Amino acid sequence: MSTTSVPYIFRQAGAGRSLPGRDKRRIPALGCPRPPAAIPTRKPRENHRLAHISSRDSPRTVATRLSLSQCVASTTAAMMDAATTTTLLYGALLAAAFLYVAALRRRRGGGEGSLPPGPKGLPLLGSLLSLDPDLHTYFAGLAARYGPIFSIRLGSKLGIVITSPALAREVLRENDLVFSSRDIPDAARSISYGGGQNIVWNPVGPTWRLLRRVCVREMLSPAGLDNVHGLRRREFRATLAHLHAAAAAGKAVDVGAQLFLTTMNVITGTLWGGNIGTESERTAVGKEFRELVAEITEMLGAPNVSDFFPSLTRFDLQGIRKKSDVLKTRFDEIFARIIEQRVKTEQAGGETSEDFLEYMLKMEKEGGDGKASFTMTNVKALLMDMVVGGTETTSNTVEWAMAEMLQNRSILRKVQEELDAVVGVDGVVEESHLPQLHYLQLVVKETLRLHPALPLMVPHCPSEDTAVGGYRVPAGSRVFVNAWAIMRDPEAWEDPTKFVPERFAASKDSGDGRKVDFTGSELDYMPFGSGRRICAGIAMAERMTAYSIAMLLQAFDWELPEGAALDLTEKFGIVMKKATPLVAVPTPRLSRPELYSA
Ligand code: HEM
Repeated sequence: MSTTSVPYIFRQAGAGRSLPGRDKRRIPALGCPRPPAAIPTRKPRENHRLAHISSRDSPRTVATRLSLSQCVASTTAAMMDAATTTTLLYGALLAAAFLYVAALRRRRGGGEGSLPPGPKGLPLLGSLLSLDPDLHTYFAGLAARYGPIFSIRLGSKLGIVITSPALAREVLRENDLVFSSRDIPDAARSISYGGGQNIVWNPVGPTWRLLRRVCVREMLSPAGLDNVHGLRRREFRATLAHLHAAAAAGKAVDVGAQLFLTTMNVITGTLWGGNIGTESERTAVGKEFRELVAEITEMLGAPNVSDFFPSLTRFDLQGIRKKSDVLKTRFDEIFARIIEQRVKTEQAGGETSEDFLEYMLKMEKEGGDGKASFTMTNVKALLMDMVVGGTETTSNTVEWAMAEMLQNRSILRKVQEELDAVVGVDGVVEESHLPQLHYLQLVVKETLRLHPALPLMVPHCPSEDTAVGGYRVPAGSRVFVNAWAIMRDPEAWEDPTKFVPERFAASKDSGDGRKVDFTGSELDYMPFGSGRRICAGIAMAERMTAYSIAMLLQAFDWELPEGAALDLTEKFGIVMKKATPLVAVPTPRLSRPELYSA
């Protein structure tokens, strides 16, 4: 992914520019200014006197409306005596002036219900030119300057950035429904079959509910995952054999790339079983998907003029839409081929597997659930969601965990000691061992705290003007919750930048013994988000990451190649990566070579 990427695109908001003013009250821990304690925020539609002037009215519209009211006032006045007329006229003029100024202040972000503070930026371009490609750290820096809620204009889009658990709660929990929409980048619109067909980019509504329910219940729930436990076992054993061969040859392994392939094979296997031809064909599809997913996330991260200036979308000045259409078509062809093969097998009376594709095809025949339709485009869009949403997220998390443990050897040894105690070295770790691997679970939690796969989550978009932290967040703005910064907030976390799995231990021997889960109920720990748009694949992610790390560490010792240095630099993207891939050399540690056979 390009380091110059600006991953999220800002929605054109009806509001005007933010005030340059800064609140100097700082949150000691983050060094961030606090928002004003309680600036009374008035929503336009709640204000009867201003009810006919919306914050989105242009000054010209306001003026037109005001001259109309003046006209009414003067007509009425003509029927009265001169004194009353003069008084009324002055009154009307005063009211008109008040309303006009109020409307302008709303648009410019002044006074009550003002926009959050933020960098002023240049006319037209806003802060586009000063944008840092590492958006999560750039936003954290701006939060330290402007406060835990700030606004930033990029082109004609308005972004609102949230950097505190309390304000994240207001957005994701208290105003969950209002903030549950998405603003779709142009590239995502192409890749998601128009935006209204899949889970990630669909607004909350009957279709989104149906799609999410279908995926979570049939594929991503613990029960759905149990059904395909054998498939994961097979894929993990294949990876084990592959790593063993690399170890025998003394070769270094690209940990992230290998785990991407494993995850991809598990996900595609769960989606459409092993029914797409030979093992080598399946591996080829996995390889092709890896390239496609990488290109798609790059595309989603590319700064796109069409997103900053939606009126220019049709010109596709950088050709990003064209490229994403090509990628979408390549995916679509693969999906179409797999579906066609399945339908043919079915028609020929052949045996079909009970996998997710089969379930979706049945659903497609039925046409939906009565509230929303379910079409072949939905089938493909869901396949895309699972493939793109579930692969890099999971494999990058495993790569970060391994990198952190290679940096902190005592933690790595502790995980191996636990594995030795629970599994030993005379057998291979199974998924069924995971509930007993308590320390390993802490490692997963700590990895997701320090390296959340989606540092700014998938941005949310309010459907109406809403007050957050005493400020007005306009409908249609693009709201980023900086989960990365929140999970490093020194007010919530001791030594926040240190990798300390013990901080989550039930006993308080070391760390602070914080019990957190992945449900997003505590807003200072939300690697999967919170509220109704929380990740749909948590159960799968949890199993896959823990199982992967367990396999890598039970079966092998790991060393960096001779002379190599560990680099933990992050590379921001819609999915955060390590700037340099983790390459390490495995050495077998199981008691017998046969244990590594697939
Ligand atoms: C370690 C791995 C993963 C992490 C850290 C992660 C994190 C996230 C986050 C932060 C969001 C956005 C939440 C929001 O916008 O409020 C999300 C959304 C989503 N994730 Fe994951 N995810 C992971 C793995 C997976 C997997 C394995 C799947 C499925 C196979 C998946 C499917 C989805 C879907 C479909 C959404 C969109 C939900 C919606 O918009 O309603 N994710 N994920």
